[in-house]
Amino acid sequence: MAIFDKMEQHDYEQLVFCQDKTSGLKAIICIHDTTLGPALGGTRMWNYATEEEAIEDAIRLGRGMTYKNAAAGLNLGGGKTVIIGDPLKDKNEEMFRAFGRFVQGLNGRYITAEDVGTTVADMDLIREETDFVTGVSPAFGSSGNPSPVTAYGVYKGMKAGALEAFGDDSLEGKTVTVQGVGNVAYTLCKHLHEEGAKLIVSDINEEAVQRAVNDFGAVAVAPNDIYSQEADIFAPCAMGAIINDETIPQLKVKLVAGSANNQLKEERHGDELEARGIVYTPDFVINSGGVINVADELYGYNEERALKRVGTIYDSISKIFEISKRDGIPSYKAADRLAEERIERVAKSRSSFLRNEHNIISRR
Ligand SMILES: NC(=O)C1=CN([C@@H]2O[C@H](COP(=O)(O)OP(=O)(O)OC[C@H]3O[C@@H](n4cnc5c(N)ncnc54)[C@H](O)[C@@H]3O)[C@@H](O)[C@H]2O)C=CC1
Ligand SMILES: CC(C)CC(=O)C(=O)O
Repeated sequence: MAIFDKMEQHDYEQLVFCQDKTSGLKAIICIHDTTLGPALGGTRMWNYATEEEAIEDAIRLGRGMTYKNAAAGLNLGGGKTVIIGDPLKDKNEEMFRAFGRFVQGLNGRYITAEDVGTTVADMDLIREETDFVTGVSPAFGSSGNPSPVTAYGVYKGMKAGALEAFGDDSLEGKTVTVQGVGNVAYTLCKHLHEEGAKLIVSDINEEAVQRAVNDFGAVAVAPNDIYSQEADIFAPCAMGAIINDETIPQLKVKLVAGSANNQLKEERHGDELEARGIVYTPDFVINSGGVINVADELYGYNEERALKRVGTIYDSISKIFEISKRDGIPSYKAADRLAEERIERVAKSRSSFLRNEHNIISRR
C-alpha cells in the first residue's frame, strides 16, 4: 500500500503508528484535518483481517470526523484511532494506558473518545495517562457513554428524514429495519418503540437480538436478510459500506437513516439511492449527537446544553434537504458541501499573520 499516495488523495495531515509489545497494543491514529481545531474522534477496536484494512478504516473514519465536526458547527478537526484486536479477548489495562501515553504525546492535536469495541471503562484507563480524552465516567465531571445521545440524535434526524420521505415526521406505525442492535441502536429502538414504530432487527450477536425482541417486541431476521424486508425505513447501525451494489437493489424502503459511519461504500451509491427515490440522511450529520455531547466536556459538561444542541440535528437534516433541492444535488453531496464550505471559510479567516507566544513565526 502506498501510504503517502493515500494520504495525498484526501489531504491527510498525519498518521501515527503506535505499538507496545508488553500490552499487545497496535494502534493507528489518523489526524485528517485540524483547520477548525484539534482533531476529535473515537477509538475503534476491531479484529481487522489485515493491517491494510485497519489503515483503510482509520483514514476513512478520520476524514468522516472532519466532515462531522465541521457540519455540526464544532470548533474541532477530524481524526480517529483504530486498535487492532478482538475487543472481547485482547483488552488489558496496560494497552489503554500505553495508548493514552501516545495520545498525550500528540500534545492536544488529537482528542479521543469511544467507538465500536471501546467503553467508558477503557476511556477511564486512557485518562490515567492523558488529558486529551472525553467520554470518561461522569464521576470525573464528564459526559460518560455517548451512545444514548447519539441514538437520540439519530431518532431526531430520522424524523426529519421521514418528513422528507413521507410528508409527515411521525414514526408511528412505520416499520423500521435496524441492522446491528448494539449500544446506539438499542436506545434508538427504545425511542422508536415508544413512538409506536414496528421493528425488524438483525445482529451477528444473538444476545443483542434477543434483548431487542424481549424489550421492544422486535422481529428478528438473519443478518443477510435485513436489506430485503418489506419496510419503510432502513437504519444501518453496525459497520460501514453497507450501501453498495449488492444491497441497494434489495432495498424496499423509502428512507435510509441510521448511526453507522461511512454507510455509502462509494459516493456513487449515494447517487444510486437518489435515482431510486430513496431519501438518504447523510451519516455524519445524523450520527453527530455523540461527538456533540463529548465535545461539550471541553467547555465544562452541561447535559441540558448538550442535549439541546443534539436536538438541532432535526434542523440540520432538513437544511441538507433544502440545499440538495436548491442546488440540484443528492443529499450526501449537500452535506459534504456544508462541511467543506465552513472549513474553507475558517481557513481563509485564519490566513493572516499571527505571532505566537513562543516568538515563532506562525500563521495560526
Ligand atoms: N457509539 C456512538 O456514540 C457512535 C457510534 N457511531 C457508529 O454507529 C455504529 C454503531 O456503534 P455502536 O452502537 O457504538 O457499536 P456497537 O459495537 O455497540 O454495536 C454494533 C452492533 O453491530 C453488530 N454487527 C456487526 N456487524 C454486523 C452485521 N454484519 N450485521 C448485523 N449486526 C452487526 C455488532 O454485533 C454490534 O451489536 C458504528 O458504525 C459506529 O461507528 C457513530 C457515531 C457515534
Ligand atoms: C463516538 C463519538 C464520541 C465520536 C466518534 O468517533 C464518532 O462520532 O464516530
